[in-house]
Amino acid sequence: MHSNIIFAIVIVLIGTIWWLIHLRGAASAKRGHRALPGPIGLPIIGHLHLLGNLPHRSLYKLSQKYGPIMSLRLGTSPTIVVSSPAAAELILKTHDNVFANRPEFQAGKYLSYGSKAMAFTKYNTYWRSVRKITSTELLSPAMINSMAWQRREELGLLVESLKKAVAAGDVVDLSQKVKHLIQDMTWRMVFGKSTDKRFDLSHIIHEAAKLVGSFNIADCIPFLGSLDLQGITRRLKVVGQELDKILEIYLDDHEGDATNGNKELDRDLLAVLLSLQKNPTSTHEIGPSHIKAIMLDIIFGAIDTSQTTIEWSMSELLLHPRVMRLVQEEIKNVVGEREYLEESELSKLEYLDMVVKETLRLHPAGPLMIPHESMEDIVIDGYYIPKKTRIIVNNWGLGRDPKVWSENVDEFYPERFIGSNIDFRGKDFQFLPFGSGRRGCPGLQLGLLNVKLVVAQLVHGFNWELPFGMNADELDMDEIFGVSLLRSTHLLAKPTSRVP
Ligand code: HEM
Repeated sequence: MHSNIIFAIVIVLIGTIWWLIHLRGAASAKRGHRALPGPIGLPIIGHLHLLGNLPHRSLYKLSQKYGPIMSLRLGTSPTIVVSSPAAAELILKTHDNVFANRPEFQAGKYLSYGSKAMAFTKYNTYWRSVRKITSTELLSPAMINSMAWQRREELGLLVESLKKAVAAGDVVDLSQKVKHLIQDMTWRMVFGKSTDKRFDLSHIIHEAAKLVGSFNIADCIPFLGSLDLQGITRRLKVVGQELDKILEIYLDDHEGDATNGNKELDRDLLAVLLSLQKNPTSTHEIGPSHIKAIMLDIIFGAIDTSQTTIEWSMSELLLHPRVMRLVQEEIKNVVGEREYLEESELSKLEYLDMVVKETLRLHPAGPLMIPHESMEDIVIDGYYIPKKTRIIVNNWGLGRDPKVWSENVDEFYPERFIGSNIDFRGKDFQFLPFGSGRRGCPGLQLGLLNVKLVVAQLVHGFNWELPFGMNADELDMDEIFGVSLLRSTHLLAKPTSRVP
């Protein structure tokens, strides 16, 4: 007990001295430059106590007081929070070359083989190689199109299970159904098969995603890192090892299949990565740990983001039957009485496109994107920003700005996109659901395809209503902050058959 008290006093003293030296944060003014606005922080923790359970909302409120470029300190990390389209453009376009780095996270260390996954890695030639492989070999339009039949088969299984629910008059757990669908589509794309009874990959990925999304003191106050006060680093190590065992099994399976001439697996992403290992096209060596890290990029990048966007779209459609009817009519006009949509028909569904935009405006899957980090000292707008400053772009806040979106900003109103040429690709800085610039999402095409395809098929094949006589104002729309912005409760709904 006695030694604990001495230890606590020492920690507080170190923190206070550190705080006095770096008073008002390391991102404060250098001689001759203006200090960035921001609240006064506390010793050691800086502004961590201001984040709360829903940091995107807390930071949005703070930015209304301190402005669109606000300085904070998260533990010992100088941090800048960006909350207006103009500020986002400065960071992600004008000075993208300076802010394209990522900070180091314990999760990257233990879940991505020493930050070898693209999302965690520094901005360097290795990142460039992986990015190139991803866009030209793994997620190229041709590759994505070649897997359309697999998505159709998985979607078919979901539709059949929903028909059974209709026949039995059951309420369905849409969150659960969508999660399984997106997982199965993703496993199949990456490993060549959607189910594997040898292990529960879904459970491990879920646990890993929870850890990546949780706030780890070690990432913000490194000198406390070795104490692992929350036990997160220990759990990261355990989950990292469990994941590695499974990925190794898939690697062995694929090596075996390749030598036995099994062509079935030729088309999955792991097979593509293994062939690149044998016939390297990039300047960087692609070894087993790189391959495993890239697979995790795809899995973590694809699953929660697509799943949550589909769930939020369906939640909003359930709350807005007028919009649901309009989407159904639009699909019927294009697809007619056929049961299934073709992926090629999605580009004709303009209203569905607006519904997905409106969903991502109000419920961006990455509410604070992934933090960026500055690679050199820079002066922007007269403000001095030192090297290694963390940058948080408040995507959620960008979608809530009444100056940009008008007074009905909180309303789900897809028609606001009529006649506007705002698109998903990160050229319009008021709307950045997939980020922008060098670090923008490489899975944009696949993510949008998954979301539109599933939402369109769900509303084309079925009518939906809230369960148990629930009124619209009783539907829980609360969020949980994590790697992605998830619904806090599962979405339950009752399907009935619909003859298109
Ligand atoms: C609705 C679906 C999706 C949304 C809303 C979304 C959103 C985002 C956002 C906001 C970022 C951060 C951008 C930044 O930091 O500037 C990101 C990065 C990333 N996404 Fe996605 N994403 C989606 C689907 C996907 C899919 C399907 C994949 C892969 C198959 C993927 C893989 C990645 C990767 C690897 C990164 C990190 C890129 C880098 O650091 O260079 N995402 N995504």
